[in-house]
Amino acid sequence: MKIAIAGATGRMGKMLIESVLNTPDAQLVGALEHTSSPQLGEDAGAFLGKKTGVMISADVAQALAGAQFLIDFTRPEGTMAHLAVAEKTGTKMIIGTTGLSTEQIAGLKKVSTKLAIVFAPNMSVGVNATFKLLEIAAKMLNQGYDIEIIEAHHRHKVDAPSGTALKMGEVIAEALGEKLDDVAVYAREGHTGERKEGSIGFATIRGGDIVGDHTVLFAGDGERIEISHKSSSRQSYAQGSLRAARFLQTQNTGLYDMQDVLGLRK
Ligand SMILES: NC(=O)C1=CN([C@@H]2O[C@H](COP(=O)(O)OP(=O)(O)OC[C@H]3O[C@@H](n4cnc5c(N)ncnc54)[C@H](OP(=O)(O)O)[C@@H]3O)[C@@H](O)[C@H]2O)C=CC1
Ligand SMILES: O=C(O)C1=N[C@H](C(=O)O)C[C@H](O)C1
Repeated sequence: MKIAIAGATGRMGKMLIESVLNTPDAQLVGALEHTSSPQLGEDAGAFLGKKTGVMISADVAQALAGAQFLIDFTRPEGTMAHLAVAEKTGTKMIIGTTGLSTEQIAGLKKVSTKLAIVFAPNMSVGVNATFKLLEIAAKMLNQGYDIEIIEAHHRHKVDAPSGTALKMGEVIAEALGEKLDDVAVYAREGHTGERKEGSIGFATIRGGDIVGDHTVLFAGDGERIEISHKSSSRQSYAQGSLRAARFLQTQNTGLYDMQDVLGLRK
């Protein structure tokens, strides 16, 4: 698999480069950063003390010219700019970037009629298995349990709630026959009044180097159930992204997520 990485000097970008270099069926062929990155022109493996021969570049068309896949963990505006070029070069995309707007997601859907894309807020197998557990729990605890989603991430994260927390909310709302937009409560402050029955609350923690923790609390009378996932390394996201690339080898068009990649879709 000939792979280019966008956001090559970011937390995920570096983990992805290391994973690609350590994966026998993968080859690093491009490394992208934005035009003001001080690391443009450096070898993409320099942070590992390795020479890959792939230089960090801001020339998207050139970086994608020889790439079958672009793995993109950047920012929504970066992802959309890369998508426009990938559409032209026919480079399939694996997108982990979170915080995309409804319009930006509609843009992905449009391009996916011509290009195969995996887009998922969390590439880890564990989190995607947790989505299934939440679906079962929400159906079983559909009366008398208040649902709260608590997520914690490192101090550098720029979007909230996390894409994973929002997806957890969507999975639970759908299992309950609701739309997340109709039942979500994203903030509480001051005199909020009592908790609204049937709402799904979100709480966000930011601090230190927390890789990513998510807990869904089902709080009833006299008991609580908690379903938690905790990431201790970004490796699971990188390995999931490589599984997504392998999955895309046999897809020409379509918008997929990790449930498709892992065969978890019902
Ligand atoms: N789906 C999943 O499994 C996961 C998703 N994520 C998501 O991935 C994204 C990146 O996370 P993380 O690696 O921690 O973030 P970082 O900030 O460490 O990395 C982002 C990289 O993208 C670059 N970048 C920023 N803006 C642009 C732009 N407009 N165009 C091109 N490149 C740009 C940054 O450069 P610079 O630093 O110079 O600004 C940086 O190198 C986030 O949205 C995060 O939520 C993270 C982990 C797992
Ligand atoms: O920014 C991060 O770090 C992460 N972002 C993703 C999200 O928003 O859900 C996935 C993971 O939790 C790490």
